[in-house]
Amino acid sequence: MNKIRVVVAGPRGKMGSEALKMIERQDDLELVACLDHKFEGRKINEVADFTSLDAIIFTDIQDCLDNVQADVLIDLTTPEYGYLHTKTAIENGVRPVVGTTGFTEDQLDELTELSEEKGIGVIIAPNFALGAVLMMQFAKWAAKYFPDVEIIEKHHDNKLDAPSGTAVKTAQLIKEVREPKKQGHPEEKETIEGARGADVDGMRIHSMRLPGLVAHQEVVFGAKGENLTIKHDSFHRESFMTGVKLAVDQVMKLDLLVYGLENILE
Ligand SMILES: NC(=O)C1=CN([C@@H]2O[C@H](COP(=O)(O)OP(=O)(O)OC[C@H]3O[C@@H](n4cnc5c(N)ncnc54)[C@H](OP(=O)(O)O)[C@@H]3O)[C@@H](O)[C@H]2O)C=CC1
Ligand SMILES: O=C(O)C1=N[C@H](C(=O)O)C[C@H](O)C1
Repeated sequence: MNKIRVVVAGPRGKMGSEALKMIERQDDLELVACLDHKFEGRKINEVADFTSLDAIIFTDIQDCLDNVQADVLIDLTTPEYGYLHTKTAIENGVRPVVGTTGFTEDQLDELTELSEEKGIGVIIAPNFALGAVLMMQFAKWAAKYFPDVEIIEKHHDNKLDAPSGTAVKTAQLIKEVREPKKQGHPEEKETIEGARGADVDGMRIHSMRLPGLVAHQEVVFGAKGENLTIKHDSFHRESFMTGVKLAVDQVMKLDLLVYGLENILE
């Protein structure tokens, strides 16, 4: 069996460490290198005690891809470096599986064009948890009947981007089926800036950041005399790993960019 050769960017992080544990459990995946911003040339098991994998750490993506034969890059870093890594991987014929959130629409458009031009598969998934993917699909369905909707996302306080990638994706999916609509009183005024949250096409996104939280979202629909709430909670980052493995397998069969795990679920 030919194993899929994987590079993990962000291997010591909360998600990266789970990805390494997932790779360790799979017979068909091989960790061939790690990409970090420190510990150049060290082995990952020398600097992280949660893994026995002994892949070498690189701190420069081009150097890494010049020296290692890789099929897939799993990126779980920061918006700035995630974008750079994804672009460089495509340019080098390595397929990115990207969990990193916070990319702009322009960056997503550029990566989409580049993947098409190079014929390289890319999967960018704002949320790899299957329950979260279903939550987004259920929300899209409900929005057909309930156009008044607010999204409340709650995350740990180390998160860099707000709103979350999941909330942005949920709003995009809802936008596909909902007429643009300004919600609340037509003359409402914020007496404290930001009180009504971020505005996407008239619907609102509220972002909470607190210690103790992992990743949680509620999509609340309102209509006369009733409310519908669709809610998902990730209590542990293991919840994302089924989706990461699925994306690694599927990206090998793609020659374009797919945004959202729902597009590869059967
Ligand atoms: N799609 C999904 O399902 C999910 C996506 N995410 C997203 O994944 C990303 C990572 O999240 P999380 O693991 O919680 O964050 P962490 O901060 O725990 O991990 C990020 C890791 O990346 C490292 N890093 C920083 N800069 C670089 C660089 N230039 N090259 C390589 N590594 C670098 C950090 O190192 P150091 O700590 O030294 O700074 C850290 O170890 C975020 O964008 C988050 O939103 C998170 C959960 C689920
Ligand atoms: O930073 C996180 O933790 C998460 N980020 C992703 C997002 O921005 O939606 C996915 C999940 O919510 C966890």
